[in-house]
Amino acid sequence: MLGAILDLGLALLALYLVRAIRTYYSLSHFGGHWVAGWSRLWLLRTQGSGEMNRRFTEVNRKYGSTARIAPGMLITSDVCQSFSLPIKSILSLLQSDFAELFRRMSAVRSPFTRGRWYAALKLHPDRDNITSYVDEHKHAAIRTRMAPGYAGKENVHLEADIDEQLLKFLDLISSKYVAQPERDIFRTVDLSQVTSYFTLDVISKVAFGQTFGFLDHDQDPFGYLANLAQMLPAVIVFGVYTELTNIMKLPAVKAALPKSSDKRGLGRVMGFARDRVQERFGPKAIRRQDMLDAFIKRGLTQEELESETLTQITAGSDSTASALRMTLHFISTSPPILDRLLAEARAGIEQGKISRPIIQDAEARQLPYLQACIKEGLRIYPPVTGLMAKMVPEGGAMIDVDGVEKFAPGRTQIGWNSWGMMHDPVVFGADAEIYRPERWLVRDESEKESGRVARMNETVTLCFGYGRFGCLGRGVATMELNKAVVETLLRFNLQSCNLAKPFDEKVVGFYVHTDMNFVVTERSSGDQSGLVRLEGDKVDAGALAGAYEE
Ligand code: HEM
Repeated sequence: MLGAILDLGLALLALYLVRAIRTYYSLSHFGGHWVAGWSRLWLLRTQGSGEMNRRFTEVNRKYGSTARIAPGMLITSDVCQSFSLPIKSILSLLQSDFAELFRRMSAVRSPFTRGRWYAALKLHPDRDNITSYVDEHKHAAIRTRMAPGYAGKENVHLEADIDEQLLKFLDLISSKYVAQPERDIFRTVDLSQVTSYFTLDVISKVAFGQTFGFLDHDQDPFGYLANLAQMLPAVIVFGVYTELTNIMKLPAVKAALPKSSDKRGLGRVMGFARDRVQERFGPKAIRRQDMLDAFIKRGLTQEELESETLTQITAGSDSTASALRMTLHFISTSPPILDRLLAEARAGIEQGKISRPIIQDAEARQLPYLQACIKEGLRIYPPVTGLMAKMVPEGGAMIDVDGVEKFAPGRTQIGWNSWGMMHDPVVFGADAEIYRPERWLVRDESEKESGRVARMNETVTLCFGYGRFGCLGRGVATMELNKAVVETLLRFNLQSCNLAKPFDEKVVGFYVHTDMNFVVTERSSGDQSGLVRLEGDKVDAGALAGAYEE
């Protein structure tokens, strides 16, 4: 008996070793840390390090623009190098095999599909959502039905809803956080918190027609953010060992998961979503021309709506909040940049080109320096750093790694290194590590110069993903940024409390920022900043494209 068990054990071990060796050699021609070829522990350590963005970037710089990070898994920071070569660039449009890898994998007719990695984005044991479907057909079907809801046309209250929440945000700062040292009133505001409150209230208003009330209470009324922080270890582990998401189906685990009947945390938000969805059905159904209404018109069931609106909240709040807080941080800690932005905005107000009390989205898109500041914020801190891994089709694919063609076998997952991509000196210049909005302004009318800026524009929009997987909320996010950045800085002076360590940070696919404390004072009308007039307001603003084209 013991002998039989031993034989079985040895056979299984041999099988495991043969598989491990085969998997190792299938990708051994790609560079990478040697441990990553044998075990996912290297990836777990990297994802759990709190600085996955920087570590992945080191890997791509050391081992090549596409390198190995786990058995059967690569990561790419390959940018549109082909863009600088006109002939190759034309070919890339005609034949997707020439396009840089991230675009090639996400393109509409690409044979690449979503990888198993996406299953980690499931928020419910039995129910998938638009971000977690690995099945291409199911994903395409739900995306087709949801895209119109995100488009400007069907969302008639969108801009007014954002304006309303922005006014509340500004009011909260002015009523509660303005310091008045001359009256011995010393206060600080934690930007990491209030920016999250703003985007959470925007998204709930836009999604359901009702806010959660973060700004009203100046706190996390459901304990949602605190609950998300508790879930971070699970987010890290599931992101590596995706198959573990199946344990959510076990009765004991299922019972411990957030439920819509919970009084606090993610469950409470689920309950809020369920209640708002329920209000749209039945004899006394509430009617409002908004996202929820557009989804209902496209036939989403009550169950689908509950799950998709919850996804909207997780996908749309933290990403935009981090873009907002980081852009505010970089501008307010760089006086020449702040001055130039204020000069542009004040000139616009004087000339009647900027509505008061809140700038309109269309007006903001015409301000070249504001657009440059926003794009530079998205570039220097791309809000999504998760792998978003796509899968090589059966039969495999040739991958260009810095000019050398390498074969990736079918079912290899290829993750995305957004940080490495957005910090690429070939595309963004030798000072790519520095926040410098001026890089986005066209210096002269030469073809070379327009090519330089076009290449940067093409690359920064990838922060929102691309093609059939691209972000549906891009229009909402850019509208929030277009308004909130300039309106906050026009009203308030922000001074970081600790320039040596302005905030704490953990990067886990998104950013967990804490202790981002600023002293806020009212910007008086006699304030000297912004007196430098901006030359050349005829520059093409090159605003970030919204999602309205979808
Ligand atoms: C600066 C803010 C934002 C950034 C950088 C961003 C980025 C992204 C990225 C990288 C993806 C995934 C791409 C892929 O899978 O390859 C995505 C998907 C998505 N985003 Fe955003 N996002 C932002 C804001 C928003 C907002 C405000 C909403 C909701 C109003 C939203 C809704 C979605 C949805 C629904 C998807 C899934 C699309 C699909 O699976 O087809 N996002 N976003």
